[in-house]
Amino acid sequence: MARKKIIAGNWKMNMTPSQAVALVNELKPLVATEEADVVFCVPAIDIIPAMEAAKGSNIVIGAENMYFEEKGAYTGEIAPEMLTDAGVKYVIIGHSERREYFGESDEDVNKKVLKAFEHGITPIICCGETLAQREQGVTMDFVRMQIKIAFQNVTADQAKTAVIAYEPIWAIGTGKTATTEQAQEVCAGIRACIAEIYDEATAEAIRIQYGGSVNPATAPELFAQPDIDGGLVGGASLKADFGKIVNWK
Ligand SMILES: O=C[C@H](O)COP(=O)(O)O
Repeated sequence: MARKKIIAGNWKMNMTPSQAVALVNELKPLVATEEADVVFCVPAIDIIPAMEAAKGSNIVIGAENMYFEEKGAYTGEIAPEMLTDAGVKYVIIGHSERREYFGESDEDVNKKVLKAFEHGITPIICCGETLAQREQGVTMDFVRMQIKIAFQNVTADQAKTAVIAYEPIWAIGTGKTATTEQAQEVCAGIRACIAEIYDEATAEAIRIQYGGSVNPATAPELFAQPDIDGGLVGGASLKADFGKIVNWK
């Protein structure tokens, strides 16, 4: 069975609430498609206005982060129920920027993934190597470790619905897209890792995105690869380019 593509924008720390509404209104007609699920992962304060603006379109609003506790004294954090109550269906977990700047560990990522599933939110689970790791030839070892820890205690039925985003850190925001071969190779390796943890059916069902300087020129070849089921797009998701990426064919 063919997997439906999923193309998600990650706005990162950009767009005020009023800018968010304007951007959703601008992109709405450009991202209309039935070929792919289109998700805008936006800053927490933009979720509700972006969702209002997206009404009647195919855009699904997601979050960029979530905490793994239910509620309580965790100043500045966002609880899973805050997201579900607002209608959020997807949440990015373990982006390399969260890992690097906010000290998120693989164990934190696993706790967040479990919590997201508990609340019926689909996690977009990020993984990816540094330039040093690629040069040392340990890319797949490193990514496999990230995946194996992220999926601890996740059931096969849950895993089937998850999204994994492979984002080589050296390609994020640098304008340096991984080559199609590099991206396909790691995404295939991730699928093989899921097959080892679970089974072939789970590996066939799970959707794996590539992220890292995706743009309208690189998207068509990347998305044509057998193991790349879409993209997680940063910079280019903040402009009309996103419409071209979503309609890559
Ligand atoms: O989550 C998105 C990635 O970090 C990619 O960002 P970028 O497209 O700006 O390189």
